[in-house]
Amino acid sequence: MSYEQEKQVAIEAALAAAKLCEKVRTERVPESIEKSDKSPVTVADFGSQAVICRAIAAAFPNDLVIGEENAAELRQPTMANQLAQVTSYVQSVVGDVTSDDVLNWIDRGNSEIGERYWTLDPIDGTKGFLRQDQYAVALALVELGEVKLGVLACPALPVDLDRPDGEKGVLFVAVRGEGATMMPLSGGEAQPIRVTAADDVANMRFVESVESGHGDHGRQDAIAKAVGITASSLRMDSQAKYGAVASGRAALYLRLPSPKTPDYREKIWDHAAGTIVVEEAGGRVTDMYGKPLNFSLSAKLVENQGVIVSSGAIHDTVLAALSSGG
Ligand SMILES: Nc1ncnc2c1ncn2[C@@H]1O[C@H](COP(=O)(O)O)[C@@H](O)[C@H]1OP(=O)(O)O
Ligand SMILES: [Mg+2]
Ligand SMILES: [Mg+2]
Ligand SMILES: [Mg+2]
Repeated sequence: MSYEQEKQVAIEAALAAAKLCEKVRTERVPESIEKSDKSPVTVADFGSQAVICRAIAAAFPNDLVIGEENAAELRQPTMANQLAQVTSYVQSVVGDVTSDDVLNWIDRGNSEIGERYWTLDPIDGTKGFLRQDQYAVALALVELGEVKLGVLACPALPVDLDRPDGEKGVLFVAVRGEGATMMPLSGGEAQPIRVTAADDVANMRFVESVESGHGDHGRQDAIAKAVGITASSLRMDSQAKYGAVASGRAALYLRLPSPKTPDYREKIWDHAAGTIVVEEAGGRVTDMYGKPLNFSLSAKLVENQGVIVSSGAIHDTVLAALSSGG
């Protein structure tokens, strides 16, 4: 199965959502709303989820969607201002809709896992988005636990990482068995991408989160050194890190459990799209014990701890360094 229709719907939805996010970011200093788990959310996160759930509902009315956000808080009378803002941003990309439509689309993203489901992070890296840094709109289709399609829109990512002041905005797309591509968000031809070659010394660097609470920077540094990476890490928010590995700009992405939250379990929407983009570019993704990420259980990757993403060639060496206590 080629997933042609799914791919077109996912790309168009992600592009519209990315446009909404950039509009929010250029028009205002986005207000950070605190969720019950103390993590931030903004009107752009809600707007992005509404736009993407709307598109999936229109094309695949029976499909399940598991998105990060829900509209419970936005339905509170105290949130009327924010709801009006979300509605107006959604209108700016999809035309005339009501606040009720918006709330219902957001809540379409609260399904349970089934045999076939979409998983959506409307803004992955909200902290990066708030800092005017990296973030991604991440959407993936999973069937029987296998990611079949992934789309990552990274509006703030330089098209050429060596020219950070050059054009920004990259779209990564992967379909199982068909490879991975990237193209500028502004349009143009989709170019096939490939992970870095084993002898590519210039790109022998690793990526990790900006947030110290989302990983273990000290141990990540030590592991990178143990496998021969001498360059210091490139710190980047969001699944843009998967894009960096998939496009050969880094050989490794390390995400080891933070000592502050050792029991944290990663969420499916934080990894599904990135995983297929890297795998289809020739790389490998496992947890820190070498187990594949199990997307068939729940919104949390309950059977996995830590995430290791690599160009493939160095993957076993990284796992060995981890198991020997590095
Ligand atoms: N303790 C944690 N360990 C790993 N990831 C976390 C932790 N807490 C939150 N996250 C998630 O990390 C993602 C961002 O990763 P990065 O720092 O690499 O950009 C967010 O989706 C965030 O979830 P949430 O969306 O709930 O804030
Ligand atoms: Mg996320
Ligand atoms: Mg998010
Ligand atoms: Mg979040």
